[in-house]
Amino acid sequence: MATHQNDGPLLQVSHVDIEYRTRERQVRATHDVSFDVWPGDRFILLGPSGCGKSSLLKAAGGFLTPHSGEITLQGEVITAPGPERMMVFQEFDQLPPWKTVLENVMFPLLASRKARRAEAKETALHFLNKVGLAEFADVMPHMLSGGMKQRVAIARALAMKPRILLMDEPFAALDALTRRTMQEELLALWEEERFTLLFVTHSIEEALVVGSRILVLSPHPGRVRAELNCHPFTLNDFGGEAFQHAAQHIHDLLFPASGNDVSSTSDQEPAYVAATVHSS
Ligand SMILES: Nc1ncnc2c1ncn2[C@@H]1O[C@H](COP(=O)(O)OP(=O)(O)OP(=O)(O)O)[C@@H](O)[C@H]1O
Repeated sequence: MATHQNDGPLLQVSHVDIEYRTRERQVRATHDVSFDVWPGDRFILLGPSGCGKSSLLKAAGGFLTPHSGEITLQGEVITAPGPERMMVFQEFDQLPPWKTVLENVMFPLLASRKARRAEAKETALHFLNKVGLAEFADVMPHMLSGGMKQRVAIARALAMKPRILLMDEPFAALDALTRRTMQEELLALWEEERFTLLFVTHSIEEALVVGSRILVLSPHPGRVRAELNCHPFTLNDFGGEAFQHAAQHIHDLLFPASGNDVSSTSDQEPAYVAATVHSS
């Protein structure tokens, strides 16, 4: 998969304010948010509910335009959705129910004219195989479990070989066990395909397991509180001392009122992260 196409950041988010205006009110979702996503990053947007994570992802997807600031992909300002930025959502109903699993995965390839039918089928089967669902190619979506539907959505997105994969809490609606399995599978896929990932979650544990870099956002409106380079933890690290320490550190960044001074990157900073803490 194409990841190392140039030397600079792949996605640049620069001083982005996102606002929603309705007739009655105006909501500022994010304020002055900047970050860079580099090729091959597993970049996490982490923050409490309402801090604007999904809004940032939608703006990166081209589904909404920032009120100020800009988002570029390899230097080009994003103004509309495009096949080089595929999205996977939390909802299980993101697959058209009248198409089989195979047709669902083939659909964007055909609609974008990226491939003709035979090639689209081959690519779709390849990625269905990667997510362990080749046997279910002819099944209708309503016959799948939630986890299987999310696997199809991931196969569909990866089949397009996007320059960046955008995931909005894709595992949040799954039970805890399935969620862990899916996190593990996503990491295994990343090892094979080395795609660039922008992933939204409000789970500290999920951010630590899935991410290579984590952007910690403050509560509404979302501002950048810190950016962390993470030592890759695996699911086996859950409960371990280093994992707990990392989770606590991020918790204290998210909720500074719990008694921690986050404005200094002190000697006690865990060895697994290089934190840039932003005062805001
Ligand atoms: N279409 C909309 N119209 C008006 N306000 C909106 C709209 N979408 C989001 N908002 C507001 O923008 C703010 C940020 O919402 P957003 O969904 O981006 O946050 P989030 O961090 O993804 O939250 P969650 O984790 O709960 O999904 C919230 O205050 C929300 O109410």
